[in-house]
Amino acid sequence: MLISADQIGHQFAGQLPLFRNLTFRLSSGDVVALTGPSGSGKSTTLGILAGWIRPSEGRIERFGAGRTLWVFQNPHGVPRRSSLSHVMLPFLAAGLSRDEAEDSAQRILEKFGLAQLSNSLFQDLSGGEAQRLMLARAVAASPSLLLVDEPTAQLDSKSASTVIDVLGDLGMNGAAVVIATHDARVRDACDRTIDLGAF
Ligand SMILES: Nc1ncnc2c1ncn2[C@@H]1O[C@H](COP(=O)(O)OP(=O)(O)OP(=O)(O)O)[C@@H](O)[C@H]1O
Repeated sequence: MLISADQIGHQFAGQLPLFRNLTFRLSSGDVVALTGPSGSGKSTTLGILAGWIRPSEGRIERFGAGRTLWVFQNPHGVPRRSSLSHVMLPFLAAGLSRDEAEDSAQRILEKFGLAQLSNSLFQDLSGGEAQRLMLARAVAASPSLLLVDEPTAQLDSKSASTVIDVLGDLGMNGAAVVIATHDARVRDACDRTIDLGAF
């Protein structure tokens, strides 16, 4: 187990409580949807999991010392760099040789349906491809906790489908993955759901 949250709740100063009595566990390889109406506290919960926000109630415990990565709504890449170089970078940073980094990156690009775009520049990718690349790069960095904020919010339905196709692969390097989303198709692609609307 990676994270255990027991009866957590949060209330910003001067506001009504957002949610209370939220209890869940996260383990390596879990891919979990975090759902709930706008304003129900999804981003706040990601902030709690990232350690940026201390819940005003309850207890959150972390086990192990892995890193946490956050993938934002808008894909941020380097315009004139190739897909391959984006995914190689975390492997190079981890000390792999160029050949090893390239092999590992190619494997992940394949998993994420981007193999044929490995030499394409980031600036030439579609919205869905760019978002998939951000997810692939995050997986390449082997986080123990991967937080994903609304991965389909900026995308048309076709691009969103290509992103949804890869969500199941996000846990492949052992990360626990939490995806804040309004999108029922994203929710259905995850192993389980934490619904803030129920609190
Ligand atoms: N730092 C803060 N101080 C005070 N209030 C805040 C702060 N951050 C968020 N809130 C409020 O807490 C509520 C929950 O916000 P949050 O962003 O967690 O919801 P959300 O479920 O992610 O919403 P959305 O789906 O619209 O992104 C909102 O009413 C928001 O205005």
